[in-house]
Amino acid sequence: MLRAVALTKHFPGKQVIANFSFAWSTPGIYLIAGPNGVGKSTLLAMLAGALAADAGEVFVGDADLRNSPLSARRRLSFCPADCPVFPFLTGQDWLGLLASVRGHLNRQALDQLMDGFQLHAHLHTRFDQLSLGTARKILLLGSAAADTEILILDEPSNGLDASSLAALQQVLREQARQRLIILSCHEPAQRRGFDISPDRTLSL
Ligand SMILES: Nc1ncnc2c1ncn2[C@@H]1O[C@H](COP(=O)(O)OP(=O)(O)OP(=O)(O)O)[C@@H](O)[C@H]1O
Repeated sequence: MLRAVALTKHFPGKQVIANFSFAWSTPGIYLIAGPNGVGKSTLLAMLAGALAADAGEVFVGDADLRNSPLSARRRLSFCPADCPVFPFLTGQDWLGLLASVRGHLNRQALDQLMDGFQLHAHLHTRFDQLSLGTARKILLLGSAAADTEILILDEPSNGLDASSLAALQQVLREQARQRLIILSCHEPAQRRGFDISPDRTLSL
């Protein structure tokens, strides 16, 4: 489904990811774990095609992210740890934009997370007027509801309250039967009430 081959990334004065290779061949939840600053976000951004590697390759199925970025990215959905959305958009605008780019969004995931995150009252508020946690929930909902075979979430539990963590946990567990889900966490997720029970943990 997804294959990283000898991925390497330097930032000025430091090597962050060195020769990382791994093949994800079955659906399930894969946790990328490790302390602050070890390179989890850097790795996930390279896997998603949001950050160029210095060397190495990422294949999404047969499509090479560098040479066939559109066909590769069509098959994956990525939610970064920050909130990179135009501040003047509302949640409704954002989900409409995603639906038009993706063709459609998964109705079941949309409904489950809209209720579980209690987002109905916030959909018509601009992103620059939302709390960070609510903005994150809208981005997570949009990413989880994209009907892609791969979902990559950077620190999805950050900033979420307990009932939202439980809702996200349930949706991800259900989706993981058919979907490859890669997520990062910098401390044991269970400690913060996000007991995602990954099928495999890769420690950086
Ligand atoms: N654009 C950048 N320019 C320079 N250095 C960077 C840049 N992005 C990340 N780094 C550095 O790369 C290293 C890895 O950062 P990264 O955000 O990938 O770590 P992380 O494991 O996700 O950390 P955290 O758990 O705190 O989110 C850090 O030392 C960070 O300072």
